[in-house]
Amino acid sequence: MPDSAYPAMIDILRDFLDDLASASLDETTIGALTADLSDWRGRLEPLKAGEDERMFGRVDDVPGHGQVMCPAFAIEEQDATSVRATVSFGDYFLGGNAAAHGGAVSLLFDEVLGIPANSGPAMMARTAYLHVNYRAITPMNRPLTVTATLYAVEGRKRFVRGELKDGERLCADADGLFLELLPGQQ
Ligand SMILES: CCCCCCCCCCCCCC(=O)SCCNC(=O)CCNC(=O)[C@H](O)C(C)(C)COP(=O)(O)OP(=O)(O)OC[C@H]1O[C@@H](n2cnc3c(N)ncnc32)[C@H](O)[C@@H]1OP(=O)(O)O
Repeated sequence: MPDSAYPAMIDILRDFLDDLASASLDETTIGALTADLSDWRGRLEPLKAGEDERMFGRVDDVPGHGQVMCPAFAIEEQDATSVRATVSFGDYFLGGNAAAHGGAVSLLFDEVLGIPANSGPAMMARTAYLHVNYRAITPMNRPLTVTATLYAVEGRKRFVRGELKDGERLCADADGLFLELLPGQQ
């Protein structure tokens, strides 16, 4: 796996999506971009691979595991039951009125709460529910702090809470139930 080149490519892809989302496009640029993207579709299509051979979202030690679906977060601190990370919502994740899209905030929580829910040697746990409260606008393009803590384990159930903060201001919080998968369960 070309692990040195892939993260840089994903960084550029993130920047590209932010630039695209924040641009006012003229017809010439749209035409050129469509041609370039069509060319890349043709080059990538023959490389289609099964889940296990893909890199997107499956590269360890890279913010967001090397995908662009969720805002990239950088883990600052982590132990067996908690994690604290820094995240910034680029223009690609704009909802409206200078606030991050609520779906992107939920996606971030699913990823970050999934970390303490999946720490340890037990079977992988999958989200059964994720309740998100939007307490205040989540601002764009500035470093925010996201935390998650595993606060209870009952059999296969792992309960995790999380917060997204802009300094001391609470933007959103979340409560998730993750269920440890049974052997053979997908
Ligand atoms: C790439 C490397 C990654 C490494 C780092 C990791 C970080 C990334 C992590 C990313 C993370 C991303 C994560 C994602 O995005 S995961 C993707 C989103 N989630 C799913 O697709 C899950 C779909 N659902 C299922 O597969 C099943 O429903 C599961 C497996 C969850 C449970 O079906 P199963 O048949 O196994 O269990 P059960 O139905 O017998 O229930 C068992 C118990 O649980 C209780 N219950 C069930 N549901 C609910 C509910 N909604 N509220 C309250 N309670 C609920 C139920 O009452 C019962 O309780 P009790 O009667 O026993 O007391």
